[in-house]
Amino acid sequence: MRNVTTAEAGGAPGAAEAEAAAAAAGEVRAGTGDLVVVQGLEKVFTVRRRVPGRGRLRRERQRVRAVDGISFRVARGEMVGYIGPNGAGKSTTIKMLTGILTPSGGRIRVAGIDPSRERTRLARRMGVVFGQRTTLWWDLPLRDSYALVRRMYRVPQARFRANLERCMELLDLEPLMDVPVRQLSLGQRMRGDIAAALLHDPEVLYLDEPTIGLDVVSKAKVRGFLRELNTERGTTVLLTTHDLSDIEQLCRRVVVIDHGRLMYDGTLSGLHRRGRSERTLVVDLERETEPIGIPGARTVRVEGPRQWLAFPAEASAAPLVAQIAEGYPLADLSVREPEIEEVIARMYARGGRADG
Ligand SMILES: Nc1ncnc2c1ncn2[C@@H]1O[C@H](COP(=O)(O)OP(=O)(O)OP(=O)(O)O)[C@@H](O)[C@H]1O
Repeated sequence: MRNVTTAEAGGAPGAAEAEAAAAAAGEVRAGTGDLVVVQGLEKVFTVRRRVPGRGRLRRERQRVRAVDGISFRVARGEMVGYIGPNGAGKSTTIKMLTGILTPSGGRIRVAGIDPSRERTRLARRMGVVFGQRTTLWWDLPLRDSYALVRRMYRVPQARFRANLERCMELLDLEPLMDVPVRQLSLGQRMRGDIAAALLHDPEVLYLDEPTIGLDVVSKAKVRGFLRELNTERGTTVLLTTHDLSDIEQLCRRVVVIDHGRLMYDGTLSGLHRRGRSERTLVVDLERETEPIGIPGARTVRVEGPRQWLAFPAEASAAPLVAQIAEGYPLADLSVREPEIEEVIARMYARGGRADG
């Protein structure tokens, strides 16, 4: 089913994009090399399913190829988005990178360490945050959770204090330090979890859906913090997300997988070009008008004073917004990213050609 050419497979523009993305992160890559190396990675789960047969249900063993021969490298200091539809194999990859799961095949090295063989040694050099569940202690206030983390990782007191203060300030945790984790909102807990993953100064941080379910303010805070962490401290970040605006705001490079296989490795705009995907401007006008007509976008829906305009996803929204503001009674406006599923479906529809 590997019918979509990827930059990794050497498609002309894709390869150029991957190179451009690498060049963008260039200074670190050139000097210090790759921190994460994944080669031909595989994970096969055996599951027992009930299937109908001879008038009754019987159990049958089935093999699920969750990760099916994936290769990529992440340079020190890079921030890479690892995306794909539901069930694509993202979480399974992250679990293998952290050593929680052992690969069925292929090879992983993180800072030269094989994660499944030397999980404890690697733990000191990496941090991980799973958006769907917390690594904090449910009944403890954040302050006590962090004290436990310090002891577990044997973080020197001065370093611990400096890191905690920085996280408290940038993630706005000060007012939450004495609140038990169970009483925190999802956004507060996520910020608390991110801080916990960073108290021991990891070189690489894995984030599995760090903005899932967060409100706009929490999302902005988390994104701002990750950007700062990456640019100021040079921490390498690999994040999975369903939200393409996370990628747009944080990552120069995106790796796309589907059905356990790598489909694309390059820039986000290259991905959009490849799939000819579109973003949508949702425009609220002060009153109903005729459909908005501006070059570079087409009106796809009108409902009273609200109109939807589609435009090429790799184009900038700014000139379109300026034109609308000038010619129409604009009240409010937002930009909607395409769904990951939609972008990938379009790549399939285009038959895997690398001339996007
Ligand atoms: N422990 C397990 N046992 C059996 N099958 C599993 C297990 N974990 C994952 N799978 C299967 O492996 C495939 C990949 O799952 P995975 O959770 O890695 O996908 P994902 O890309 O993270 O999806 P989502 O975005 O929905 O979290 C799915 O078909 C899933 O059902």
